[in-house]
Amino acid sequence: MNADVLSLHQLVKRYGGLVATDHLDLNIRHGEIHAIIGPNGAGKTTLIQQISGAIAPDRGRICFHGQDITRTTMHQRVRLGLARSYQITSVFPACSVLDNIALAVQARRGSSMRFWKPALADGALFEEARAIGCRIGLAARLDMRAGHLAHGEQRQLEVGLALATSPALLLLDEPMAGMGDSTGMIALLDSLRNQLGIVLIEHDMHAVFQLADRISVLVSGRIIATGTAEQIRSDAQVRKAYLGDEAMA
Ligand SMILES: Nc1ncnc2c1ncn2[C@@H]1O[C@H](COP(=O)(O)OP(=O)(O)OP(=O)(O)O)[C@@H](O)[C@H]1O
Repeated sequence: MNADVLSLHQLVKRYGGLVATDHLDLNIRHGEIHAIIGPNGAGKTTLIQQISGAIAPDRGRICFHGQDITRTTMHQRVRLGLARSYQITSVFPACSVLDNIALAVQARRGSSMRFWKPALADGALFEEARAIGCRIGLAARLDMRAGHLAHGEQRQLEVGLALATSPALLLLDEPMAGMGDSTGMIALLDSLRNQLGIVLIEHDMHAVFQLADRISVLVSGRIIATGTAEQIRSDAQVRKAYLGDEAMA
């Protein structure tokens, strides 16, 4: 069996004269946490948008479980098991944590056009939603309105909504952004290791070095190095191009 859940082949994305993704090759293995780091404007968000299907590459191929998905829609990718958790808060603030997760589970089951009452009557739906709530560390908050959660807990809920789609690969764009204390999110992502692949874009180097099985360094749309935290820390080219000696200490 192919060990890669996702593989990118010679991906190119241009914005006018600017090459935001420059003939990029990348493989993500089953169950690994793979961080993509790089300076502002390196092309991290552009890359994750191409993987999720939000924007189309100009050239190259995206394969998921060996299947070419380059021209499939976002919706089809979610159905295949590719989930994205958004930087922008996407929860219904007036609904409880449990209801938010239950709606996401219901959407996965292909019954998103059914409305509240049938959903509320579905015990299995809520059982699964409850299990996800516990998995994301919000067992004590299930009945709380999502809008009343602390910022970090809302980010955990967003991951839970993505998990509700039963993904084989989860795309996370700065899940620690705006968090004073990222301990809860680090513990959550760590608990998902080996269960599903995670592509993590994150500026918090402490979190990246703690979590990532492998790290790819993106500079000007190109990956200049891929390796373990130790390999990246000691890579002379990476130090020169991006991290600087201080961040690597
Ligand atoms: N819609 C767009 N139109 C034109 N240029 C764009 C567009 N989106 C991104 N860019 C440019 O493409 C390059 C890569 O941007 P991108 O947002 O992917 O970088 P990033 O690594 O995610 O940056 P940051 O860490 O600041 O979020 C930048 O030079 C950016 O200005």
